[in-house]
Amino acid sequence: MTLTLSRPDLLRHESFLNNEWVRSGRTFAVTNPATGEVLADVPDCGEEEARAAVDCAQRAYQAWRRVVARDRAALLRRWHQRILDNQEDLARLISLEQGKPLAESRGEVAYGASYVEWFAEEAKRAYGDVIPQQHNGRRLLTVREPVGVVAAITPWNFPMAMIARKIAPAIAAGCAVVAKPAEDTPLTSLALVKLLQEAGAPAGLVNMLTTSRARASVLADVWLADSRVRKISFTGSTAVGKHLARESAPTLKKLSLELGGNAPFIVFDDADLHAAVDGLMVAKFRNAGQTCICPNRVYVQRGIHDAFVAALSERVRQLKVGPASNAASQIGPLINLRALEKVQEHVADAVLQGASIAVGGKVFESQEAPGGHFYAPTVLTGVTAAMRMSCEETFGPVVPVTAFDGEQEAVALANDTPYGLAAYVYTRDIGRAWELGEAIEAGMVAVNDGVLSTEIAPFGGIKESGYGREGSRYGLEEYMHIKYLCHGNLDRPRG
Ligand SMILES: NC(=O)C1=CN([C@@H]2O[C@H](COP(=O)(O)OP(=O)(O)OC[C@H]3O[C@@H](n4cnc5c(N)ncnc54)[C@H](OP(=O)(O)O)[C@@H]3O)[C@@H](O)[C@H]2O)C=CC1
Ligand SMILES: O=C(O)CCCC(=O)O
Repeated sequence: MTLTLSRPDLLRHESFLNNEWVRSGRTFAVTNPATGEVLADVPDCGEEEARAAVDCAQRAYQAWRRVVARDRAALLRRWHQRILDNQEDLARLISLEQGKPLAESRGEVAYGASYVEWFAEEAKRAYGDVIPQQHNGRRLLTVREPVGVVAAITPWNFPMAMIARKIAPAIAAGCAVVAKPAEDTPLTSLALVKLLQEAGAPAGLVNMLTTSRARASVLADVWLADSRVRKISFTGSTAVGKHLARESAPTLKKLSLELGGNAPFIVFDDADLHAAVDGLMVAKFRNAGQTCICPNRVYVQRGIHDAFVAALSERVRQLKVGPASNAASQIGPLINLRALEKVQEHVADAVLQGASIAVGGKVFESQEAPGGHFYAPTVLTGVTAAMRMSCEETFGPVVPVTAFDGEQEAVALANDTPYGLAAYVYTRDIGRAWELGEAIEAGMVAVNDGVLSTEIAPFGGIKESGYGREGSRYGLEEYMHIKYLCHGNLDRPRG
């Protein structure tokens, strides 16, 4: 199967500034991580483009903030329709530049589109309050206003969904956007803004600038220093998130930071073993393990441990690794060589410290895609808290299993991390389910379920996994502030 587009004009080679497609002197190559094939050369933007984007966004914002919610919603609905009309091309672009199997890319397009549809609806529901007065002659009320120009910086693991769930609420709220996709996956973002342009977005409302990794901070530093940029919405590593928080302090920007995770997946011996294995397979192997909510530490109660590992290993052995061009592939390549090396280092460190390999444990050599960065789906047992994979995000198709005895031990293990994004618990004991749901330090806890993500629920973390929420009714609030209006002297005689 060749991944060709029915609309070749969705594969862009330019950045998008003020509704125009712009080239720059410097470019960088975007490659297919399964094959190394160059897909496009795109501009390596820098300070000049970054500043121009804020100028355009600020102008657009001054007009857009006055557009009524019904009309902001209408633009999002038209964008949503264009995304659906071009969903197969978008899925192919995701698979080409990111590497995930086509079925997963189709799922990501549907998932990303669901945020656009959701915020088209929420745009009309940014209610204020009337506060009951304590003195006659005064009326106190609140209105919600857009924060202003938003800088959106997104990672490579979900090239469509991450852009959609930042840009859609910003537009819904009345903000304008300057955005930077990851070096590895700018093409889907460019296709998305092409569709937004076709949907009738005014000039400057959304500006999408591509950069290489080497120049990411050159661009971002301009946005950080510019007081007209009132908010940064970032998804990516905790290290970069902390940098953005530090550097935006002088202009006190509002921040949404969706950062790294180290999700525990806890299975008690009263759990439905097969449901737990199903849940783990879905949660762990999505995007080859390159998801911030992928279980990174699997704790299994001793009574069920061996049966669980046996059932899990059987399923993991059957996973088909390969490029997205093969419709049977379930596990694609890792995004780049750095990512592959990190997984290799984590597994080597665990084995050196005494972990055992039940399945996999090595690089996968694909006959179909010899240049790809594939890693064999892996199960490790005997993993301890001292190993690197227990402390850092592995971001690969590796399941590290640790046995535990009691409930308190499970909670202590789960919370033994500076991160706090997602957690999963499998048990049939309803009291225990409530107890753990409350005791685990995470922004999201799934009980007897491996799927957390949906546009209708708040996605986000606590501790060093960041702050702010995406999706749901809370997701719109991130792009607005509350203004309090006080009207006094209403009872004085007029005239
Ligand atoms: N929460 C999540 O969903 C994600 C977590 N991660 C975690 O982070 C690890 C490293 O991945 P990596 O891709 O390096 O993540 P980064 O945090 O480096 O990248 C995320 C985004 O930030 C940009 N960026 C990088 N440096 C800066 C900077 N100084 N100022 C502003 N923006 C910047 C990147 O651009 P560019 O691509 O051009 O460098 C990209 O657009 C992963 O292994 C994983 O553990 C990674 C991705 C997503
Ligand atoms: O931060 C990530 O890894 C992407 C979010 C995935 C999701 O929305 O489920």
